[in-house]
Amino acid sequence: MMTVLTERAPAKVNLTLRVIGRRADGYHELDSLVAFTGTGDWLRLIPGAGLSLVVDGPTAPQAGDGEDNLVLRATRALQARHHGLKTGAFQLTKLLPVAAGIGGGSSDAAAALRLLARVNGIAPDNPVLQDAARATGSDVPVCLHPRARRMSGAGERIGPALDLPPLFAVLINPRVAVSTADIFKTLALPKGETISGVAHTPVRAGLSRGELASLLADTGNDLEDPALRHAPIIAEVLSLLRAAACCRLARMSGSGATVFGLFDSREDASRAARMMHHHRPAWWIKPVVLR
Ligand SMILES: C[C@@](CO)(OP(=O)(O)O)[C@H](O)COP(=O)(O)OP(=O)(O)OC[C@H]1O[C@@H](n2ccc(N)nc2=O)[C@H](O)[C@@H]1O
Ligand SMILES: Nc1ncnc2c1ncn2[C@@H]1O[C@H](COP(=O)(O)OP(=O)(O)O)[C@@H](O)[C@H]1O
Repeated sequence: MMTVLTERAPAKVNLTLRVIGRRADGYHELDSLVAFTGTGDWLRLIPGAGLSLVVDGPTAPQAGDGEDNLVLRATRALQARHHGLKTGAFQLTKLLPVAAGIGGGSSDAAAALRLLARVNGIAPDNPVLQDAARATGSDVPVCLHPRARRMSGAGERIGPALDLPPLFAVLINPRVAVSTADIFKTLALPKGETISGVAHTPVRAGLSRGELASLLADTGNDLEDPALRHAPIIAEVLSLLRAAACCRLARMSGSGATVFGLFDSREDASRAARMMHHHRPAWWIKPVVLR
């Protein structure tokens, strides 16, 4: 009988994102509170001889199915670190918008590492997985065990799972791709520079809903301004969300262009999503719970 293993690759949201500085190697030092949604891509693996990838789903053309796909890059990174890695045939169903600030590709890569770990009997906390994740991309380590956490360094330092109170949100992507590299470049920070006075996000486990709300109100996304210059439509998404009934906060995730709005209840979020969909039927709009 054929075995098919499945993993969901959930969208990531940067609830906050401070840029602390730029390292000598050109990567930026970040401090970010990251959470995950119940919406995402699906990755299946049929263990067997060889390694292959097919990609289907509405955003498959933008993701591509070649060696550059992060599923195969993560597999190659693990192969280089685990002798005789058993692989097989991957099937990716791509539902998330691509180049969207919600780490779809990174989450696909992390899902591939989880599937390969299951097939090869690699324990989920084996450091080889974090190592392969780091080698694949800055956002892959935090996606490996997708729970709300603080992320720092260039993305390689991951804090413990935070058990945040669930946040009711709407994610909106205006279907404009934004290149992460371009947004970091626009910051024009010299290599080796530390930005003075950037306070670290006061994140800890067991935050109450009120403490979390004031933390989020006080700490924004430092990539929002440069992203707005590349994709002015982000301003329209932010202002439409801010004008929606019961929206408590609207902010961009990652390097954009996806924006999230926070609401008090699942019902308020669903109502806002329906309203936004009515006004902008071409946009990608999802009511989600962030954890
Ligand atoms: C900005 C963030 C925030 O979570 O999310 P997204 O917008 O991608 O979702 C991530 O740091 C993105 O991570 P990821 O998309 O994996 O980035 P990588 O492939 O490693 O790098 C893409 C480009 O961004 C730059 N980059 C990335 C991360 C970082 N801390 N500093 C950087 O300067 C790199 O120089 C590279 O040119
Ligand atoms: N599985 C994948 N899904 C999405 N993009 C991928 C994938 N593999 C490689 N890529 C490439 O990675 C880039 C970043 O994609 P993505 O992870 O969607 O960005 P973001 O983190 O900004 O949401 C894209 O431009 C795309 O060409």
